Amino acid sequence: MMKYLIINSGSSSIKYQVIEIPTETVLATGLVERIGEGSGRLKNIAFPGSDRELTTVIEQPIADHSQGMMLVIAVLTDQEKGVIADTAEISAVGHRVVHGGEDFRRSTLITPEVISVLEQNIPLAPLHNPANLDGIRVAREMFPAVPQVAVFDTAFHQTMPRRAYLYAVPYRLYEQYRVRRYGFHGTSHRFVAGECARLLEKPLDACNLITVHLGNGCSMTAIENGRSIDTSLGMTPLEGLVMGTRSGDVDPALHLFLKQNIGLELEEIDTLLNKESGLKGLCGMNDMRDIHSAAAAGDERAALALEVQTYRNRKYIGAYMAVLGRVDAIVFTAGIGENDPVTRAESLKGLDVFGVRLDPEKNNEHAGQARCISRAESTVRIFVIPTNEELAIAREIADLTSE
Ligand SMILES: Nc1ncnc2c1ncn2[C@@H]1O[C@H](COP(=O)(O)OP(=O)(O)O)[C@@H](O)[C@H]1O
Ligand SMILES: CC(=O)OP(=O)(O)O
Ligand SMILES: [Mg+2]
Repeated sequence: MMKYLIINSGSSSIKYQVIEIPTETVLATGLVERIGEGSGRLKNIAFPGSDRELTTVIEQPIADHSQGMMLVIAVLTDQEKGVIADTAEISAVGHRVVHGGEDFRRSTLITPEVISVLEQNIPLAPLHNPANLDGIRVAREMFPAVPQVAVFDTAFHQTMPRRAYLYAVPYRLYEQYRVRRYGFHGTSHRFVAGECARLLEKPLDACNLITVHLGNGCSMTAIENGRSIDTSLGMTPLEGLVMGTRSGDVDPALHLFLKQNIGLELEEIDTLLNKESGLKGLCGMNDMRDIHSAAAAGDERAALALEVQTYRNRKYIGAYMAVLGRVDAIVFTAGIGENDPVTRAESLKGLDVFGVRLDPEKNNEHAGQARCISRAESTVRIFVIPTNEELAIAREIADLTSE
Protein backbone atom coordinates (compact mmCIF):
# COMPACT_ATOMS: atom_id res chain seq x y z
CA MET A 1 0.00 0.00 0.00
CA MET A 2 1.34 3.47 -0.88
CA LYS A 3 0.29 6.94 0.21
CA TYR A 4 0.61 9.92 -2.10
CA LEU A 5 0.37 13.58 -1.15
CA ILE A 6 -1.36 15.58 -3.89
CA ILE A 7 -0.85 19.34 -3.89
CA ASN A 8 -2.70 22.06 -5.78
CA SER A 9 -0.86 25.22 -4.84
CA GLY A 10 -2.47 28.59 -5.65
CA SER A 11 -1.23 32.13 -5.07
CA SER A 12 -2.62 32.33 -1.52
CA SER A 13 -3.82 28.79 -0.93
CA ILE A 14 -2.74 25.15 -0.87
CA LYS A 15 -5.33 22.43 -1.54
CA TYR A 16 -4.14 18.93 -0.73
CA GLN A 17 -5.16 15.30 -0.37
CA VAL A 18 -3.49 12.15 0.91
CA ILE A 19 -4.58 9.22 -1.25
CA GLU A 20 -3.84 5.57 -0.62
CA ILE A 21 -2.98 3.52 -3.71
CA PRO A 22 -4.09 1.07 -5.08
CA THR A 23 -7.29 1.29 -2.99
CA GLU A 24 -7.74 4.95 -4.12
CA THR A 25 -8.98 5.80 -0.62
CA VAL A 26 -8.80 9.48 0.38
CA LEU A 27 -7.17 9.51 3.82
CA ALA A 28 -7.23 13.28 4.22
CA THR A 29 -8.34 16.32 2.29
CA GLY A 30 -7.71 19.92 3.18
CA LEU A 31 -7.24 23.54 2.30
CA VAL A 32 -4.84 26.18 3.59
CA GLU A 33 -6.06 29.63 2.66
CA ARG A 34 -5.18 33.31 3.05
CA ILE A 35 -1.44 32.59 3.01
CA GLY A 36 0.48 35.83 3.53
CA GLU A 37 -2.68 37.76 4.32
CA GLY A 38 -2.45 38.10 8.11
CA SER A 39 -5.32 35.78 9.06
CA GLY A 40 -4.51 32.32 7.72
CA ARG A 41 -6.72 29.25 8.02
CA LEU A 42 -6.25 25.52 7.61
CA LYS A 43 -9.13 23.07 7.35
CA ASN A 44 -8.32 19.37 7.33
CA ILE A 45 -10.78 16.50 7.06
CA ALA A 46 -9.31 13.15 8.08
CA PHE A 47 -10.92 9.97 6.68
CA PRO A 48 -13.67 11.89 4.81
CA GLY A 49 -16.95 10.07 4.30
CA SER A 50 -16.10 7.32 6.79
CA ASP A 51 -17.31 6.82 10.35
CA ARG A 52 -13.87 8.04 11.50
CA GLU A 53 -14.30 11.42 9.75
CA LEU A 54 -12.73 14.22 11.75
CA THR A 55 -12.48 17.90 10.87
CA THR A 56 -9.69 20.11 12.21
CA VAL A 57 -9.61 23.89 11.76
CA ILE A 58 -6.58 25.98 12.66
CA GLU A 59 -6.66 29.77 12.43
CA GLN A 60 -3.34 31.59 12.65
CA PRO A 61 -1.24 33.87 10.46
CA ILE A 62 0.53 31.86 7.72
CA ALA A 63 3.41 33.86 6.30
CA ASP A 64 4.22 31.83 3.17
CA HIS A 65 3.79 28.48 1.40
CA SER A 66 6.61 26.98 3.39
CA GLN A 67 4.85 27.71 6.67
CA GLY A 68 1.55 26.51 5.14
CA MET A 69 3.10 23.15 4.24
CA MET A 70 4.63 22.81 7.73
CA LEU A 71 1.15 23.25 9.15
CA VAL A 72 -0.27 20.65 6.74
CA ILE A 73 2.39 18.16 7.77
CA ALA A 74 1.83 18.89 11.47
CA VAL A 75 -1.91 18.14 11.05
CA LEU A 76 -1.35 15.03 8.92
CA THR A 77 1.11 13.57 11.46
CA ASP A 78 -0.76 14.69 14.61
CA GLN A 79 -0.75 11.82 17.09
CA GLU A 80 -4.49 11.95 17.77
CA LYS A 81 -6.00 13.47 14.64
CA GLY A 82 -3.43 12.62 11.97
CA VAL A 83 -3.68 10.05 9.17
CA ILE A 84 0.04 9.16 8.97
CA ALA A 85 2.63 8.48 11.68
CA ASP A 86 5.37 10.51 9.99
CA THR A 87 6.35 12.00 6.62
CA ALA A 88 8.28 8.84 5.68
CA GLU A 89 4.90 7.19 5.00
CA ILE A 90 4.42 9.42 1.96
CA SER A 91 5.95 7.64 -1.03
CA ALA A 92 5.44 10.34 -3.70
CA VAL A 93 4.16 13.90 -4.06
CA GLY A 94 2.02 14.99 -7.02
CA HIS A 95 1.64 18.62 -8.06
CA ARG A 96 -1.03 20.22 -10.20
CA VAL A 97 0.86 22.58 -12.51
CA VAL A 98 -1.40 24.90 -14.48
CA HIS A 99 0.85 25.84 -17.41
CA GLY A 100 3.25 23.42 -19.02
CA GLY A 101 3.46 25.42 -22.26
CA GLU A 102 4.45 23.34 -25.28
CA ASP A 103 7.15 21.54 -23.33
CA PHE A 104 5.02 18.91 -21.62
CA ARG A 105 2.65 16.59 -23.45
CA ARG A 106 2.30 14.38 -20.41
CA SER A 107 3.04 14.25 -16.68
CA THR A 108 6.67 14.20 -15.67
CA LEU A 109 9.00 13.48 -12.76
CA ILE A 110 10.23 16.80 -11.42
CA THR A 111 13.96 17.38 -11.89
CA PRO A 112 15.99 20.61 -11.70
CA GLU A 113 15.66 20.81 -15.52
CA VAL A 114 11.86 20.57 -15.30
CA ILE A 115 11.85 23.36 -12.71
CA SER A 116 13.87 25.61 -14.96
CA VAL A 117 11.48 24.99 -17.88
CA LEU A 118 8.56 25.88 -15.60
CA GLU A 119 10.36 29.06 -14.62
CA GLN A 120 10.78 29.94 -18.29
CA ASN A 121 7.01 29.47 -18.72
CA ILE A 122 6.09 32.01 -16.03
CA PRO A 123 5.30 34.78 -18.57
CA LEU A 124 2.59 32.49 -20.03
CA ALA A 125 0.91 32.02 -16.63
CA PRO A 126 2.03 34.79 -14.27
CA LEU A 127 -0.87 34.18 -11.88
CA HIS A 128 -0.55 30.41 -11.63
CA ASN A 129 2.96 29.07 -12.26
CA PRO A 130 4.84 31.00 -9.53
CA ALA A 131 2.46 29.57 -6.91
CA ASN A 132 2.83 26.06 -8.36
CA LEU A 133 6.63 26.46 -8.24
CA ASP A 134 6.43 27.58 -4.60
CA GLY A 135 4.54 24.37 -3.78
CA ILE A 136 7.11 22.28 -5.63
CA ARG A 137 10.10 23.93 -3.91
CA VAL A 138 8.64 23.52 -0.44
CA ALA A 139 7.62 19.89 -1.06
CA ARG A 140 11.09 19.04 -2.38
CA GLU A 141 12.61 20.45 0.80
CA MET A 142 10.22 18.58 3.04
CA PHE A 143 10.17 15.29 1.13
CA PRO A 144 13.67 15.22 -0.39
CA ALA A 145 13.81 11.46 -0.79
CA VAL A 146 10.58 10.78 -2.72
CA PRO A 147 9.60 11.26 -6.37
CA GLN A 148 7.80 14.51 -7.12
CA VAL A 149 5.51 14.48 -10.15
CA ALA A 150 4.10 17.43 -12.12
CA VAL A 151 0.70 16.95 -13.75
CA PHE A 152 -0.17 19.72 -16.18
CA ASP A 153 -3.55 21.30 -16.93
CA THR A 154 -2.29 21.91 -20.46
CA ALA A 155 -0.90 18.45 -21.29
CA PHE A 156 -4.14 16.79 -22.48
CA HIS A 157 -4.70 19.62 -24.98
CA GLN A 158 -1.31 19.27 -26.65
CA THR A 159 -3.00 17.06 -29.28
CA MET A 160 -4.94 20.03 -30.70
CA PRO A 161 -4.24 20.64 -34.39
CA ARG A 162 -2.69 23.95 -35.47
CA ARG A 163 -5.96 25.22 -36.91
CA ALA A 164 -7.45 25.05 -33.41
CA TYR A 165 -4.54 26.38 -31.38
CA LEU A 166 -3.27 29.22 -33.56
CA TYR A 167 -4.66 32.72 -33.21
CA ALA A 168 -4.91 34.73 -36.42
CA VAL A 169 -2.23 37.20 -35.38
CA PRO A 170 1.21 37.62 -36.99
CA TYR A 171 2.78 34.16 -37.11
CA ARG A 172 6.04 35.46 -35.64
CA LEU A 173 4.23 35.92 -32.30
CA TYR A 174 3.82 32.17 -32.20
CA GLU A 175 7.35 31.50 -33.43
CA GLN A 176 9.07 33.91 -31.07
CA TYR A 177 6.79 34.02 -28.03
CA ARG A 178 4.68 30.85 -28.28
CA VAL A 179 1.49 32.92 -28.39
CA ARG A 180 -1.24 30.31 -29.00
CA ARG A 181 -4.16 28.49 -27.36
CA TYR A 182 -3.01 26.00 -24.71
CA GLY A 183 -6.25 25.14 -22.91
CA PHE A 184 -6.56 24.18 -19.23
CA HIS A 185 -8.47 21.83 -16.89
CA GLY A 186 -6.97 19.05 -19.02
CA THR A 187 -6.64 16.68 -16.07
CA SER A 188 -10.38 17.02 -15.45
CA HIS A 189 -11.43 16.73 -19.11
CA ARG A 190 -9.28 13.64 -19.52
CA PHE A 191 -10.55 12.05 -16.30
CA VAL A 192 -14.26 12.47 -17.13
CA ALA A 193 -13.66 11.37 -20.73
CA GLY A 194 -12.16 8.12 -19.41
CA GLU A 195 -15.09 7.59 -17.04
CA CYS A 196 -17.53 8.34 -19.87
CA ALA A 197 -15.90 5.80 -22.17
CA ARG A 198 -16.44 3.17 -19.48
CA LEU A 199 -20.12 4.12 -19.20
CA LEU A 200 -20.44 3.99 -23.00
CA GLU A 201 -18.68 0.60 -22.95
CA LYS A 202 -16.35 1.76 -25.74
CA PRO A 203 -12.59 2.25 -25.81
CA LEU A 204 -11.76 5.91 -25.19
CA ASP A 205 -9.94 6.15 -28.52
CA ALA A 206 -13.24 5.40 -30.27
CA CYS A 207 -15.21 8.09 -28.40
CA ASN A 208 -16.20 11.55 -29.65
CA LEU A 209 -17.20 13.67 -26.67
CA ILE A 210 -17.91 17.22 -25.57
CA THR A 211 -16.77 17.63 -21.96
CA VAL A 212 -18.16 20.64 -20.10
CA HIS A 213 -16.26 21.63 -16.93
CA LEU A 214 -18.26 24.28 -15.04
CA GLY A 215 -16.65 25.24 -11.71
CA ASN A 216 -15.26 28.62 -10.73
CA GLY A 217 -13.18 28.34 -13.85
CA CYS A 218 -15.19 26.97 -16.80
CA SER A 219 -14.11 25.30 -20.01
CA MET A 220 -15.37 22.99 -22.72
CA THR A 221 -13.39 20.49 -24.80
CA ALA A 222 -14.09 18.76 -28.12
CA ILE A 223 -12.65 15.25 -27.90
CA GLU A 224 -12.24 13.21 -31.08
CA ASN A 225 -11.23 9.55 -30.74
CA GLY A 226 -10.22 10.21 -27.15
CA ARG A 227 -7.97 13.20 -27.96
CA SER A 228 -8.54 16.89 -27.31
CA ILE A 229 -8.96 18.65 -30.66
CA ASP A 230 -10.26 22.01 -29.41
CA THR A 231 -10.93 23.69 -26.11
CA SER A 232 -12.36 26.99 -24.95
CA LEU A 233 -9.66 28.33 -22.60
CA GLY A 234 -6.82 29.98 -24.46
CA MET A 235 -3.25 31.13 -23.96
CA THR A 236 -4.32 31.92 -20.38
CA PRO A 237 -7.37 30.69 -18.42
CA LEU A 238 -9.46 33.70 -19.47
CA GLU A 239 -10.92 32.91 -22.90
CA GLY A 240 -14.15 31.16 -23.78
CA LEU A 241 -17.05 30.50 -21.42
CA VAL A 242 -18.49 32.89 -18.83
CA MET A 243 -16.86 31.96 -15.49
CA GLY A 244 -17.32 32.89 -11.82
CA THR A 245 -15.23 36.05 -12.01
CA ARG A 246 -13.65 35.76 -15.50
CA SER A 247 -15.23 37.25 -18.60
CA GLY A 248 -14.48 34.55 -21.15
CA ASP A 249 -14.67 35.84 -24.75
CA VAL A 250 -14.70 39.61 -25.27
CA ASP A 251 -13.72 41.77 -28.21
CA PRO A 252 -9.93 42.26 -27.82
CA ALA A 253 -10.47 45.94 -28.70
CA LEU A 254 -12.13 46.31 -25.30
CA HIS A 255 -8.68 46.84 -23.80
CA LEU A 256 -8.04 49.93 -25.93
CA PHE A 257 -11.54 51.26 -25.26
CA LEU A 258 -11.13 50.93 -21.49
CA LYS A 259 -7.73 52.58 -21.61
CA GLN A 260 -8.73 55.46 -23.87
CA ASN A 261 -12.16 56.16 -22.42
CA ILE A 262 -11.88 55.25 -18.76
CA GLY A 263 -8.12 55.64 -18.31
CA LEU A 264 -7.57 52.14 -16.97
CA GLU A 265 -4.03 50.79 -17.00
CA LEU A 266 -3.37 47.40 -18.60
CA GLU A 267 -2.89 45.70 -15.22
CA GLU A 268 -6.23 47.12 -14.05
CA ILE A 269 -7.93 45.80 -17.17
CA ASP A 270 -6.40 42.39 -16.55
CA THR A 271 -7.76 42.41 -12.98
CA LEU A 272 -11.16 43.61 -14.24
CA LEU A 273 -11.45 40.76 -16.74
CA ASN A 274 -10.06 38.05 -14.42
CA LYS A 275 -11.50 38.97 -11.04
CA GLU A 276 -14.42 41.36 -11.50
CA SER A 277 -16.18 39.97 -14.56
CA GLY A 278 -18.07 36.78 -15.43
CA LEU A 279 -21.09 36.03 -13.25
CA LYS A 280 -19.76 38.41 -10.59
CA GLY A 281 -19.44 41.24 -13.07
CA LEU A 282 -22.98 40.76 -14.32
CA CYS A 283 -24.80 40.33 -11.01
CA GLY A 284 -22.35 40.92 -8.15
CA MET A 285 -22.27 37.24 -7.11
CA ASN A 286 -20.09 34.38 -8.29
CA ASP A 287 -21.40 31.48 -6.23
CA MET A 288 -24.02 29.70 -8.33
CA ARG A 289 -26.11 28.78 -5.28
CA ASP A 290 -26.41 32.47 -4.29
CA ILE A 291 -27.27 33.39 -7.86
CA HIS A 292 -30.13 30.86 -7.99
CA SER A 293 -31.52 32.07 -4.65
CA ALA A 294 -31.35 35.68 -5.80
CA ALA A 295 -32.94 34.89 -9.18
CA ALA A 296 -35.75 32.99 -7.44
CA ALA A 297 -36.34 36.05 -5.25
CA GLY A 298 -36.76 38.24 -8.33
CA ASP A 299 -33.21 39.60 -8.81
CA GLU A 300 -33.20 40.36 -12.54
CA ARG A 301 -29.43 40.69 -12.83
CA ALA A 302 -28.96 37.25 -11.30
CA ALA A 303 -31.37 35.83 -13.89
CA LEU A 304 -29.51 37.72 -16.61
CA ALA A 305 -26.14 36.33 -15.48
CA LEU A 306 -27.57 32.80 -15.70
CA GLU A 307 -28.93 33.54 -19.15
CA VAL A 308 -25.65 34.95 -20.46
CA GLN A 309 -23.64 32.04 -19.08
CA THR A 310 -25.89 29.29 -20.37
CA TYR A 311 -26.28 30.97 -23.77
CA ARG A 312 -22.48 30.99 -24.14
CA ASN A 313 -22.38 27.32 -23.13
CA ARG A 314 -24.97 26.47 -25.77
CA LYS A 315 -23.06 28.38 -28.43
CA TYR A 316 -19.87 26.46 -27.70
CA ILE A 317 -21.67 23.09 -27.60
CA GLY A 318 -23.07 23.90 -31.04
CA ALA A 319 -19.63 24.88 -32.32
CA TYR A 320 -18.04 21.68 -31.03
CA MET A 321 -20.83 19.56 -32.52
CA ALA A 322 -20.00 21.16 -35.86
CA VAL A 323 -16.28 20.48 -35.34
CA LEU A 324 -16.80 16.83 -34.33
CA GLY A 325 -19.66 15.77 -36.60
CA ARG A 326 -20.54 12.62 -34.70
CA VAL A 327 -20.88 13.15 -30.94
CA ASP A 328 -21.33 10.12 -28.67
CA ALA A 329 -21.92 12.11 -25.49
CA ILE A 330 -21.92 15.45 -23.77
CA VAL A 331 -20.49 15.28 -20.24
CA PHE A 332 -21.15 17.83 -17.48
CA THR A 333 -18.70 18.07 -14.60
CA ALA A 334 -17.28 20.26 -11.73
CA GLY A 335 -19.24 22.18 -9.07
CA ILE A 336 -21.91 23.68 -11.33
CA GLY A 337 -21.90 20.96 -14.00
CA GLU A 338 -22.39 18.23 -11.40
CA ASN A 339 -24.92 19.97 -9.17
CA ASP A 340 -26.99 22.42 -11.16
CA PRO A 341 -29.83 20.93 -13.24
CA VAL A 342 -30.99 24.38 -14.35
CA THR A 343 -27.62 25.24 -15.91
CA ARG A 344 -27.54 21.86 -17.68
CA ALA A 345 -31.06 22.21 -19.05
CA GLU A 346 -30.55 25.80 -20.22
CA SER A 347 -27.17 24.99 -21.79
CA LEU A 348 -28.82 22.24 -23.88
CA LYS A 349 -31.96 24.17 -24.79
CA GLY A 350 -32.83 24.08 -28.48
CA LEU A 351 -30.31 21.34 -29.28
CA ASP A 352 -33.09 18.76 -29.81
CA VAL A 353 -32.75 19.27 -33.56
CA PHE A 354 -29.22 17.86 -33.29
CA GLY A 355 -30.44 14.73 -31.49
CA VAL A 356 -29.70 16.00 -27.98
CA ARG A 357 -32.65 15.01 -25.76
CA LEU A 358 -32.39 15.69 -22.04
CA ASP A 359 -34.58 13.65 -19.67
CA PRO A 360 -35.91 16.31 -17.27
CA GLU A 361 -36.59 13.81 -14.48
CA LYS A 362 -33.14 12.25 -14.60
CA ASN A 363 -31.62 15.73 -14.85
CA ASN A 364 -33.36 16.78 -11.63
CA GLU A 365 -32.30 13.76 -9.59
CA HIS A 366 -29.77 14.58 -6.89
CA ALA A 367 -27.17 11.86 -7.03
CA GLY A 368 -23.48 12.18 -6.31
CA GLN A 369 -22.34 9.53 -8.77
CA ALA A 370 -21.84 9.36 -12.52
CA ARG A 371 -25.10 8.94 -14.41
CA CYS A 372 -26.84 9.28 -17.76
CA ILE A 373 -29.46 12.04 -17.95
CA SER A 374 -30.59 11.76 -21.59
CA ARG A 375 -33.73 10.15 -22.96
CA ALA A 376 -33.47 6.70 -24.53
CA GLU A 377 -34.01 8.14 -28.04
CA SER A 378 -31.28 10.79 -27.70
CA THR A 379 -28.65 10.11 -30.37
CA VAL A 380 -26.17 12.10 -28.30
CA ARG A 381 -26.08 10.75 -24.75
CA ILE A 382 -25.80 13.19 -21.87
CA PHE A 383 -23.92 12.39 -18.66
CA VAL A 384 -23.15 13.96 -15.31
CA ILE A 385 -19.74 12.68 -14.19
CA PRO A 386 -18.04 13.95 -11.02
CA THR A 387 -14.49 15.06 -11.75
CA ASN A 388 -11.62 14.09 -9.49
CA GLU A 389 -8.42 15.87 -10.43
CA GLU A 390 -6.59 14.64 -7.31
CA LEU A 391 -7.35 11.00 -8.05
CA ALA A 392 -6.29 11.55 -11.66
CA ILE A 393 -2.97 12.97 -10.39
CA ALA A 394 -2.52 9.99 -8.05
CA ARG A 395 -3.08 7.61 -10.98
CA GLU A 396 -0.51 9.54 -13.04
CA ILE A 397 2.03 9.13 -10.22
CA ALA A 398 1.31 5.41 -10.02
CA ASP A 399 1.81 5.10 -13.80
CA LEU A 400 5.00 7.16 -13.90
CA THR A 401 6.69 5.62 -10.90
CA SER A 402 5.99 2.06 -12.03
CA GLU A 403 7.61 2.60 -15.46
N1 LIG B 1 -25.58 22.34 -5.34
C1 LIG B 1 -25.08 23.26 -6.16
N2 LIG B 1 -25.90 23.87 -7.05
C2 LIG B 1 -25.40 24.81 -7.90
N3 LIG B 1 -24.11 25.18 -7.94
C3 LIG B 1 -23.26 24.58 -7.08
C4 LIG B 1 -23.69 23.60 -6.15
N4 LIG B 1 -22.60 23.19 -5.44
C5 LIG B 1 -21.54 23.90 -5.91
N5 LIG B 1 -21.93 24.74 -6.90
C6 LIG B 1 -21.13 25.73 -7.62
O1 LIG B 1 -19.91 25.21 -8.13
C7 LIG B 1 -18.98 26.28 -8.27
C8 LIG B 1 -17.62 25.83 -7.76
O2 LIG B 1 -17.21 24.72 -8.48
P1 LIG B 1 -15.86 23.92 -8.15
O3 LIG B 1 -15.70 22.89 -9.20
O4 LIG B 1 -15.89 23.48 -6.74
O5 LIG B 1 -14.83 25.10 -8.32
P2 LIG B 1 -13.24 25.20 -8.41
O6 LIG B 1 -13.00 25.67 -9.82
O7 LIG B 1 -12.88 26.21 -7.38
O8 LIG B 1 -12.69 23.81 -8.13
C9 LIG B 1 -19.56 27.47 -7.50
O9 LIG B 1 -20.14 28.38 -8.42
C10 LIG B 1 -20.65 26.83 -6.68
O10 LIG B 1 -21.69 27.71 -6.40
C1 LIG C 1 -6.76 26.95 -14.95
C2 LIG C 1 -8.02 27.25 -14.22
O1 LIG C 1 -8.88 27.94 -14.73
O2 LIG C 1 -8.15 26.66 -13.03
P1 LIG C 1 -9.29 26.88 -11.94
O3 LIG C 1 -10.60 26.52 -12.56
O4 LIG C 1 -8.88 25.92 -10.85
O5 LIG C 1 -9.21 28.31 -11.54
MG1 LIG D 1 -11.94 22.44 -9.27
